[in-house]
Amino acid sequence: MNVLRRLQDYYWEKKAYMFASILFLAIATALGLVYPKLLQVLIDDVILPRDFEAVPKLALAVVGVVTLKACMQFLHGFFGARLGNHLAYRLRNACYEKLQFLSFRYYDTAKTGDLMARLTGDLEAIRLFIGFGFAQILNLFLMVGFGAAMMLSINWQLTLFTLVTIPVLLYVALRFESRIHPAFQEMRLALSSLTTAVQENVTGVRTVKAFAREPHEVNKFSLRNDRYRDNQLHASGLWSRYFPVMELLASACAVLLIGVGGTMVIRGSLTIGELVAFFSLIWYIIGPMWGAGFHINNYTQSEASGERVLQILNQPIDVRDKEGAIKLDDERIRGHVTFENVSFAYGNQLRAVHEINLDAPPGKVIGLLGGTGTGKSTIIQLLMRAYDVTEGSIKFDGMDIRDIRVMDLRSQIAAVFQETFLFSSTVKGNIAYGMNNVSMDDIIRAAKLAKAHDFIMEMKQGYDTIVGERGMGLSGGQKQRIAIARALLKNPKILILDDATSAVDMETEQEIQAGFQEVMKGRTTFIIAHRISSLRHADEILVLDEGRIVQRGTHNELIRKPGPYHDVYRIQYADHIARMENEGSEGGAVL
Ligand SMILES: Nc1ncnc2c1ncn2[C@@H]1O[C@H](COP(=O)(O)OP(=O)(O)OP(=O)(O)O)[C@@H](O)[C@H]1O
Repeated sequence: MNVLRRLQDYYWEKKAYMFASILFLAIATALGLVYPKLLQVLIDDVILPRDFEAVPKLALAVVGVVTLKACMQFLHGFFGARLGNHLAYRLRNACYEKLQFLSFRYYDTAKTGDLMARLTGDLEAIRLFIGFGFAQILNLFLMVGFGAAMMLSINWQLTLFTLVTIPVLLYVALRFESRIHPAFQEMRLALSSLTTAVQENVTGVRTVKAFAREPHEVNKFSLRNDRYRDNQLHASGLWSRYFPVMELLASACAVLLIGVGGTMVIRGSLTIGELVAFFSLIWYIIGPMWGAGFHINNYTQSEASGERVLQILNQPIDVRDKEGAIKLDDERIRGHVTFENVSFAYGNQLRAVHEINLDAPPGKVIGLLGGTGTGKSTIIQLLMRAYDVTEGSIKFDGMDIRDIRVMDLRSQIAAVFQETFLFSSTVKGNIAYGMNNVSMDDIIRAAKLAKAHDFIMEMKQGYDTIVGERGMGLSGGQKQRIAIARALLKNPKILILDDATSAVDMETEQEIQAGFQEVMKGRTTFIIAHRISSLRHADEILVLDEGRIVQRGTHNELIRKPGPYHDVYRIQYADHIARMENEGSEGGAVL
């Protein structure tokens, strides 16, 4: 019960529910013992002596016991459900909250399907076990204990005889558990791989269709479906063998009991009523043995589920506030960013960036250019404290960003990435994502600056149009413009555009950039782009290669020097340069 003890914090405040649920179940179990006693009285004191006057009293007693037992069972269910739901509710919240604060490093390797399974299937297994399974296991002991005590009060020899059968039944139950447990685990894995196939198929439906790979997807799914079906058949095969075997064994016990007990009745050492009472009592022993396999299986499953949920809850957060972290004062911050000899490596890999130095005072626009994988996004991620630098330091208004509260730092930054994420909500809701008290005028102003207003107004329901999951139904450029409007509405001190205008045409890009200049006056902007046209107005352009800054300067300075920037410029502006050269003018200076 180790994991369940470690989960104690999440249900212990409602321990009263747990005790109430166990208590009422125990009372219901104890009341069940009254039936055999009533049967004994009915046979020995009513039917055999033919004293039928006692029948109404006995009938009333039966009705009373049945009603009381039903009430106790209801109360057991009521409190068990409350306890289980309280635990599941708290764990769900705790896990979700934890997932919000886990660092980027965790999400580098996390699997969506697996996380979903932990928050649903595993939590459900824990809920059922804490709510009911735990009380049921205790009840097994109570049933055997109460039953044996009651049997002893009737006849001790026959009781010993009955108890001898317990090891046989227990052996079969445990053997069953040892086989059904891996079968269940296998089934869970098969189900998880099945749901992953569905999830990936829906997410990547465009790629599937573009490559006409529907048959491949159908085949992949049906292979996984076959595996799931086979697992289910195997598990149900085990179940269907288990019950008949247990019933056969239990019946053999009953037959032996009738033989031995019947002989005792004939010899006069046992009354018929006592034998009948005894006979119905043996289910108090056999029943728990039948259920033992099932409950042990339930228990081991909930232990495994608890472990998986605890893995999330105990996951260390590597980027977190240090003790006494600085709280930023919105009024006083300016947004001056400096990188001092910053180097960083993801995990144990080679360094992604080496000795980066840059100074971005408020109002400055820094452009980052370089081939793929040269470390541009990494620089931005480090500034947002998605990861902490390995060497050197990044300063924000002179303070090391590791000394500032993470939330405060990030609330000063607005980033737009190449891959835009839109929530399945209205356009308005997506622009004002997570912000309260935002006026419609502000939303429209941001959308206009991002050159999104016109196409939004062309949609039937304008700003109230619901965009599909991940922004389905909008073009790449439209999604990017909504994301830019979202960033501008945040009114950040630092704006980051990580290839954020790659999907819009050059003309729109220029209009959007003009909008930035208006909004970002006195604030700092970082622009990552592959197109020189996106960067040429930057105050300083840093050219990266293999994680190092290999060139820096303004556009006009860089096009005059031989080097990677010039090379890119020649490729992107080949026509223009040729025209200029024909006209005898100096190519780059004009741009
Ligand atoms: N989360 C990560 N885990 C491990 N390595 C990473 C991770 N992200 C990036 N890298 C590696 O770090 C290096 C720099 O990547 P980065 O994303 O910064 O490049 P980039 O210049 O932004 O490229 P692109 O223009 O293609 O977006 C690459 O070698 C990349 O493989």
